[in-house]
Amino acid sequence: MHIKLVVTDIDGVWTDGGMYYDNTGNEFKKFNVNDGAGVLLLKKLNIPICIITGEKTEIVRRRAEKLKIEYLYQGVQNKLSKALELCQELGLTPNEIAYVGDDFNDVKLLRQAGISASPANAPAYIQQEAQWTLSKKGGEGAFREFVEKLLAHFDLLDETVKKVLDDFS
Ligand SMILES: O=C(O)[C@@]1(O)C[C@@H](O)[C@@H](O)[C@@H]([C@H](O)COP(=O)(O)O)O1
Ligand SMILES: [Mg+2]
Repeated sequence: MHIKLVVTDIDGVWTDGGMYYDNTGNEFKKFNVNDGAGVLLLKKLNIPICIITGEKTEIVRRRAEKLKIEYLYQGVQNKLSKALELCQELGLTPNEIAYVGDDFNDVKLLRQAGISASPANAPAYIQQEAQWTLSKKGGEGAFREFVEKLLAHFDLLDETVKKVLDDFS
């Protein structure tokens, strides 16, 4: 397949968009273990993953570290510029990246990526900007669905799942 890098948004894709605040300055997000398996499928194919989020939290740093996500950019205002910078560093064209995002700050990148998707909970006017609309909402395993759909699109899903199953056998 021509996709060499998978780039993803966080809030509203890996989460349901919820940002839990307590009275003492703590903030919480809830992730879905299903998305971790999406990362596993891409690792099996040696396709690196890049997180680009407008937020900046220790929460996402820890999640990315746990899943050994190759590239993490937080507090990003212009996601397209950041993705293009990384493309240049890696010698890729935007057509070689797949992107999933859910809101206004994702639109420029959704338009430029070779393959793009938004989750089921994204507003209709954002979904219109992406090639695929996922059946899952953010926080419900939307990233894993995106990865599976991507691999299925290039007829790589069955063999990749089989390899991962073998690893666990
Ligand atoms: O409601 C928010 O907190 C907000 O809207 C504020 C924006 O300035 C921006 O930080 C946005 C954030 O980009 C969402 O995070 P992402 O979806 O992972 O990029 O969150
Ligand atoms: Mg988002």
